[in-house]
Amino acid sequence: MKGPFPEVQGGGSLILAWQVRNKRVLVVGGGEVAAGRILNVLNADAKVTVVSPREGLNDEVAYRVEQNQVDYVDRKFEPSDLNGVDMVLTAVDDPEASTQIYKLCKERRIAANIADVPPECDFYFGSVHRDGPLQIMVSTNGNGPKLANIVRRQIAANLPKNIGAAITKVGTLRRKLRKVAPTQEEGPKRMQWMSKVCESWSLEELCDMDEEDMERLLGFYKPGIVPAFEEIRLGQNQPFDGAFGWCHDRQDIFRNHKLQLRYFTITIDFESLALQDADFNKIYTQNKGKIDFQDPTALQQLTKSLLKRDFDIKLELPDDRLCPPVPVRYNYVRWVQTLLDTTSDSYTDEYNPSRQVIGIDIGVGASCIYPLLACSTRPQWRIGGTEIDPKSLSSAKANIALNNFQPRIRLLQTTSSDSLIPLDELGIQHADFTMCNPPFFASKAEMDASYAGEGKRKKPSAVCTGAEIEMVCGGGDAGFVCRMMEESKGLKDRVQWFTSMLGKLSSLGVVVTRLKEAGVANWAVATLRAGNKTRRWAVAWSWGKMRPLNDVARSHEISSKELLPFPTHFSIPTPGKDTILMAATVNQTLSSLDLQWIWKESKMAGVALAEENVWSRSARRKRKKQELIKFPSEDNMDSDEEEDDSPLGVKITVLKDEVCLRWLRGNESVLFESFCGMLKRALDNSKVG
Ligand SMILES: C[C@@]1(CC(=O)O)c2cc3[nH]c(cc4nc(cc5[nH]c(cc(n2)[C@H]1CCC(=O)O)[C@@](C)(CC(=O)O)[C@@H]5CCC(=O)O)C(CC(=O)O)=C4CCC(=O)O)c(CCC(=O)O)c3CC(=O)O
Ligand SMILES: NC(=O)C1=CN([C@@H]2O[C@H](COP(=O)(O)OP(=O)(O)OC[C@H]3O[C@@H](n4cnc5c(N)ncnc54)[C@H](O)[C@@H]3O)[C@@H](O)[C@H]2O)C=CC1
Repeated sequence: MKGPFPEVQGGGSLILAWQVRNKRVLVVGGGEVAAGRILNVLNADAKVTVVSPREGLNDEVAYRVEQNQVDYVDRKFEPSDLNGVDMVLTAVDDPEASTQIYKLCKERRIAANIADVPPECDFYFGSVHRDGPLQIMVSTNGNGPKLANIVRRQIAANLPKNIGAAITKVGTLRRKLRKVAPTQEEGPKRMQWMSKVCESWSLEELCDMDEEDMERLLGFYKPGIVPAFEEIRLGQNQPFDGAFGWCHDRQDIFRNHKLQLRYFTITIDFESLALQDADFNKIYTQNKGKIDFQDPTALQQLTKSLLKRDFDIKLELPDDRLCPPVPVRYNYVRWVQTLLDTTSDSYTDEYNPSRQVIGIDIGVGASCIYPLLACSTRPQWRIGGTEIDPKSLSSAKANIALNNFQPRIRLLQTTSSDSLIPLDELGIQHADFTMCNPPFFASKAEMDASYAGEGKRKKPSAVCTGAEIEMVCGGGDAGFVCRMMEESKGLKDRVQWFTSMLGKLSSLGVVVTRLKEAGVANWAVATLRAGNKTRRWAVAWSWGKMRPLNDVARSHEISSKELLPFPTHFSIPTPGKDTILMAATVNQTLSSLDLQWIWKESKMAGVALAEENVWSRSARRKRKKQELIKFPSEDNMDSDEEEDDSPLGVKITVLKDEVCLRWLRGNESVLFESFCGMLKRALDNSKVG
């Protein structure tokens, strides 16, 4: 039998980290070598006795004696020196004495290192690099001590500078975790979570972690989540306080939504998955290190293993129901998450872990994959789901129970004639989003043709196990989403974002056209990668005023301008102009207008909230006139300001050579454009002084 076990190599030595704290170590000799030994064992908190005639002590050893760091006996070695000793290190220039000491140690079974006689050593020293709690030892097993020294220095030179500090922080976190989860039974979960933290956070992030970060991070242990460092650090609950997630450079502004997008960038490494997951390994090795995407069992195992490893989700599926491809599903969930993160009342454009979010999944399917992914990655999220197929519904319920999500995911059996978004039946007053994986095909014939590869150059790369009820609906995915859109008109104030996945780019065209016809001014489109070749699309629309980050609303991969919503980002180049002057101009310009303006000098950024166009010439004239006619009564002012209905909200960030405008809220692109134009003129005209 040839198992996957390591070969025995032999001829080495056992490298250990010997705990000699408070043990008694006898060092015989007081020369240069002894000095090194003494430092080694003192660094390990041992109690040290040195025996050597005083005239033989070198400066370092004499210093340790003088400082009382060691107990000292001023004479040559005597056998009684071995009483009560746990370890002996000799470094004398007297081979006879060395051998005598060695023999006595053997008799008394005391571990000994005889510096000048390797065959008489129970253990060798090695060349050691030390950085805080980190120790790296190099041994050449007596062959080349100087080379050990050279190798050690080379290793040390290549280590990250902050590795020792990072390890110290991880040590603190681990001890805290043991308090949060002290029991033996929790061992596997504890270890898995800890490993995930170390793998997903960079060394810099680990070093940066302070006590408060640790406490927040530990808050994610229970649901078994490891959020990105930024989410822990920046995602604090920031009510509207003028903070707005300030950022210092352009990169920061656009970086946020890329957090944790593992599957966007990284293709699945089957090799390492096989090493981490025994069940997957079985299938993987059976098929000689390949995945047979035409084999439903293999596909199902891949899905289960990925969910287990990356999300700690357990899944059971009937053989005759759709097996969800994890990456594209997660990408969709992730997109919805960034959509919400960048359209929250706090204007931070960041994930806020304490924000309570309620979502609805229309047609959860047998796997219940979206609610499971959403809840496992966002501890404060709750989902209501619908399903018309009883078999899928009961399987979905089983998966919810399997993952202990009963309190956070509630399902409702619906029929094809019910409304698609039954808020009342689900007991939901207001939902932050809906999501949906609609049946992709208009008819069984279309589905069969597609899976036979008709009209495409290649057959689909993976087998489809979906049942007809999951895959087909009149009008296909576009028809289904248009139905949702019609329903959404009656739910304008009760749902912030309506979203759906789409199987074909052409469907996206149909849906966006319908949205525009219906007067939707706030929508978003995304391309979802579903493996190397396959792509899916996602669409979202809102009747509300919060506008998502530009890159979240406008996929780079969609070239047709017709499909893209109006940009929420506008950049005014100010090449070579003084940044301080630009900031002052921005602040002056906005302060002079009749709008709410919050400026943070230290961040070189501000937020403007306007009730209407107050910057055009006609607007200024109108205002002058009103001021002449009457002063608004106090009552009047109140009712005006109470209304949280600003037609325009813009965040302005002054950077080097550029001023960035981020459209935060409002549904009139003309207004945003006009605002941008006004500021651009002000900046172009600004002069020193
Ligand atoms: C077997 C071992 C037993 C033990 O001491 O535990 C041993 C034995 C001997 N070393 C000798 C000589 C030298 N030792 C060094 C340096 C170190 N020696 C160390 C360990 C070991 N030395 C153990 C094996 C470790 C391994 O193989 O990896 C280091 C790694 C750790 C430490 O001592 O703390 C430390 C580097 C510390 C650092 O870099 O941090 C240098 C270089 C220098 O001083 O700059 C020289 C001169 C050049 C040369 O000979 O290579 C001689 C005399 C030979 C003679 O008389 O000719 C003997 C006896 C013999 O070989 O017979
Ligand atoms: N393992 C290693 O890494 C190396 C080992 N060596 C070997 O280690 C030995 C010591 O080397 P160094 O420290 O450079 O020599 P050294 O000459 O500087 O020191 C010898 C020390 O031993 C003491 N001493 C001698 N006889 C003693 C006895 N019977 N009882 C107590 N103390 C006694 C002396 O007072 C002196 O302090 C040498 O034999 C040398 O060959 C040398 C270099 C490296």
